Amino acid sequence: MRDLSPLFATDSVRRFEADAIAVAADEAVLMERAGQAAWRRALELWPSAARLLVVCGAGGNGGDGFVFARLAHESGRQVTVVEHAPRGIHHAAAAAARSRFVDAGGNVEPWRDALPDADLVVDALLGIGLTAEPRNDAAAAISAINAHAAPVLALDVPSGVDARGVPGEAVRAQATIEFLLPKAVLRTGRALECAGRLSCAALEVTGVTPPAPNALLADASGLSRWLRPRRSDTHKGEQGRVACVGGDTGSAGAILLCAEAAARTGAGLVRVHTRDAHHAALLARRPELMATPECEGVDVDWPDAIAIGPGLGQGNWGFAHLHRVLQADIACVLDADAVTIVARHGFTLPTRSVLTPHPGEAARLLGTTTNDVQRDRFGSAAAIADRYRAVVVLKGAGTIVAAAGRVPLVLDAGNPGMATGGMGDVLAGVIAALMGQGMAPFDAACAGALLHSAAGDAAAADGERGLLAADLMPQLRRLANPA
Ligand SMILES: NC(=O)C1=CN([C@@H]2O[C@H](COP(=O)(O)OP(=O)(O)OC[C@H]3O[C@@H](n4cnc5c(N)ncnc54)[C@H](O)[C@@H]3O)[C@@H](O)[C@H]2O)[C@@H](O)CC1
Ligand SMILES: Nc1ncnc2c1ncn2[C@@H]1O[C@H](COP(=O)(O)OP(=O)(O)O)[C@@H](O)[C@H]1O
Ligand SMILES: [K+]
Repeated sequence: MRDLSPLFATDSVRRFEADAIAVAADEAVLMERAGQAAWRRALELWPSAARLLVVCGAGGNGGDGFVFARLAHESGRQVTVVEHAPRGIHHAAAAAARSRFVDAGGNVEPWRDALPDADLVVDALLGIGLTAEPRNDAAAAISAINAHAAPVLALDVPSGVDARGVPGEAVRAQATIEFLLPKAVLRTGRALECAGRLSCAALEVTGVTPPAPNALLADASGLSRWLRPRRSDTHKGEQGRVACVGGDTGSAGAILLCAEAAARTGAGLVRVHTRDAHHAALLARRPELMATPECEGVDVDWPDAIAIGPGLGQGNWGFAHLHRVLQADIACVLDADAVTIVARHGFTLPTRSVLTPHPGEAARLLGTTTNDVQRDRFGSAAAIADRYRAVVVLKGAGTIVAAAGRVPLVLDAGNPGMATGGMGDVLAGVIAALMGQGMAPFDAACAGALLHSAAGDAAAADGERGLLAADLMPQLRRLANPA
């Protein structure tokens, strides 16, 4: 894979499709190619599936399913189409594809609350035409697909995913074959889980200019675009003085993880501002760190970048530290409790700020619910960036990095093993270290989020369950120095 690959919003795919139909091929030809590509994919992934069940809806997606069904039938497989079209098929090319299947001797049964046995289910119920939560009858068909014992191949999108995400019931597929262009919405949040293994068939469209990307997908191979070897004559003063602020009573570990991650990501000097009672434990684990006595407060003239928030708490101690930091014009990463305090008090942020909310914190920043955030992760990240004039890292599966005027980045890295306490604290330290080394906030957020997730993937080689935030440290060091 290229280090950053373009992704598209559903609207852009629609426009591209219209251009392709106008210039290169008619709708029926594209539908035929889509069905063919899906059939090839099924053969690749499930070559021995003999009994195929294709669930077709009333639109273009159902049409792709009918083409698939005809090809499977012609190959000698046992094929059943269950048609879910309460008001009949209203799409001309799909109706033609249905007729060709029936003319070839294919079997179409109407949807009746249950699905027959099969070795593979093909989900051709709803494609990018969905604009709201699937209606009751469609939701029932989706539930039946999910209850089926066979693996599911989804055509274009898992049914139930719309342009923003997953509004309600959605198919959970083992694999999805997209058509024309890869879609951003399938790379994040619940849609990512629903899509399974993704592949994209370009449908041989030539002579049509693709639209500008709406997002860029990054995997670990992208790290070298941001992380270059150090100059041989450098010294520690050039590699960033990073202050890590947090760790109120009972939360010492959070700021230790943050500070250690900053050091492992190459910060020249790391100073910790935490409760005095934590200093001994901190220095016993990492003698390279410095700890400032509480009575001195945060010296905002010292650091090149600050990470504030891990274990900060939301009491007077944390509030006072945050208030002081926000007075200074300094590059800062605001995480955890700092995010919540900012949301509660509506503080204006310094010009070089990175907010790293998880979906719950993002909901606080927007005054909405976690469900609303997850329902539209790209929209939510953009809205936070806009409202707080900051770079935003919206965490969770398919982490998104967004900033006003920038094409958002979405990560193809990270794993469910990272859903454990302390992982976010590490991320805050990583991003602050990169800002300390001179990266602009958006670049530091992109590179830092990618480095963190890639380190999580490397550390999860020994298993996702039981992965600890501290397990990322050696991986951070290795991956921060790409060949
Ligand atoms: N137009 C083209 O050139 C191509 C289209 N293709 C396929 O066509 C699909 C798009 O086709 P359509 O625009 O017809 O849309 P879809 O097939 O995605 O969906 C439209 C159908 O969904 C139903 N629907 C919409 N909202 C609903 C809701 N909330 N609850 C229940 N049912 C709902 C509509 O009544 C309609 O029957 C793509 O995803 C792709 O699979 C491919 O064949 C590639 C080429
Ligand atoms: N299922 C997942 N897939 C990928 N990354 C995940 C997943 N769950 C959590 N993560 C990552 O782990 C980190 C967790 O951060 P956060 O929720 O702030 O944890 P904490 O506050 O405990 O440190 C984030 O970077 C997030 O993107
Ligand atoms: K589908």
